[in-house]
Amino acid sequence: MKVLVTGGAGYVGSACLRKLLAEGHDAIAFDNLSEGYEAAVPAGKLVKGDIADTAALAKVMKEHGSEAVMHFAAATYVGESVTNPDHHYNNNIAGTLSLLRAMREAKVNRMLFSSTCATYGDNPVVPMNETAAQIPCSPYARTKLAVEWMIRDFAHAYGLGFTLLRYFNASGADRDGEFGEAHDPETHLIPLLLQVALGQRDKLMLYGDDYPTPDGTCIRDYVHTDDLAQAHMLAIMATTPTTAEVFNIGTGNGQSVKEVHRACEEVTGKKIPLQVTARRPGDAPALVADPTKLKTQLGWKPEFYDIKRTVETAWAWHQKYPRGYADKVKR
Ligand SMILES: NC(=O)c1ccc[n+]([C@@H]2O[C@H](COP(=O)([O-])OP(=O)(O)OC[C@H]3O[C@@H](n4cnc5c(N)ncnc54)[C@H](O)[C@@H]3O)[C@@H](O)[C@H]2O)c1
Ligand SMILES: O=c1ccn([C@@H]2O[C@H](COP(=O)(O)OP(=O)(O)O[C@H]3O[C@H](CO)[C@@H](O)[C@H](O)[C@H]3O)[C@@H](O)[C@H]2O)c(=O)[nH]1
Repeated sequence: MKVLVTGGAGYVGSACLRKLLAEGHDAIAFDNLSEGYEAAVPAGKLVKGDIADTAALAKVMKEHGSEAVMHFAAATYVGESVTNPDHHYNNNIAGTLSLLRAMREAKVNRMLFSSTCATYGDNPVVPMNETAAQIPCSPYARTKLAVEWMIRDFAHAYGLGFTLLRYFNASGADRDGEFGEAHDPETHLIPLLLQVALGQRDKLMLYGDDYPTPDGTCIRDYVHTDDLAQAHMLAIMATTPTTAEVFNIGTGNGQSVKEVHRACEEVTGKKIPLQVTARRPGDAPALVADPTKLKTQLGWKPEFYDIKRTVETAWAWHQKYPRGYADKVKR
């Protein structure tokens, strides 16, 4: 299949792009490199551009003959969305509107969208399945929920097959330790803990230990990027021009911040100092997937259930490339 991958130079998008190519699909990334890395994309497969540029997107899709879009490009930091909602509403909502217009122009009528468990937000019932109430508690999550509705409305009015994929927390690195998580500035829990283990930071600031969870710290469901990529392959093949679907992608196992910290200490064999500080505005207390639908309907078989195995893959990447893609480019 010919697939355009917006945000295909980013953490999850590049993992899916590489998987598409490995499985013989004709995929290209469309990315403005605001967060992603050229070195994460196989040679010749990156088109540099901004999703706000409807004409450029339509041109690329026509020239490529794209049959489907995987839409990853977005502003993704929960904490940043509280202090800079303008960027999130503009990039995520206006950006997706531009993409949907370009898809109509280029007559591309199949789409996967990277939504998030953060749309369940303050829903206190875990694990959550796809019918759980969506109660987003950050501007980021509200933009993702708004885009879910925008896609549904466009599909209804203009014809579009779509699958909304609500990922839980993407984590880990590929098996060879060649591609992993690298954001600048880094805000994600596992890479930050591993940067402390590497001696690049003094300690981890733990955002709040007074949540209504067993140890007081936030609970998340950390799903490996290989398993996310496998889910995308299954979803893209199942998405026809009339599909209207939604799936959670998560392991079903929740880990508290303290449990992830312990796993990182065990895997690295290093002491990782913590300092408890105030809650980070926008953080939901607990987000854990019920992934039954993805398993039964699409046959998804995740390989990573144990947080330590996932952290081991991330640790291999961080040790090999301590400064992420900056080190990779040098080699
Ligand atoms: N990482 C997670 O845990 C997680 C969980 C749930 C959902 N998601 C969603 O998955 C998607 C990918 O997340 P990620 O962690 O890989 O983030 P990322 O920042 O690594 O990747 C996003 C990519 O989009 C690109 N981009 C951003 N704005 C763009 C624009 N206007 N035009 C073109 N390219 C643009 C960036 O350069 C980057 O390469 C996002 O939509 C995110 O909201 C991620
Ligand atoms: O320095 C830090 C960083 C994080 N955390 C905590 O660790 C947990 C995970 O945080 P993080 O790794 O930043 O992920 P999320 O905020 O959960 O957001 C990620 O996961 C979401 C799904 O939950 C996606 O939608 C987002 O795009 C993605 O950035 C949260 O409880 C944070 O409060 C800390 O205590 N200290």
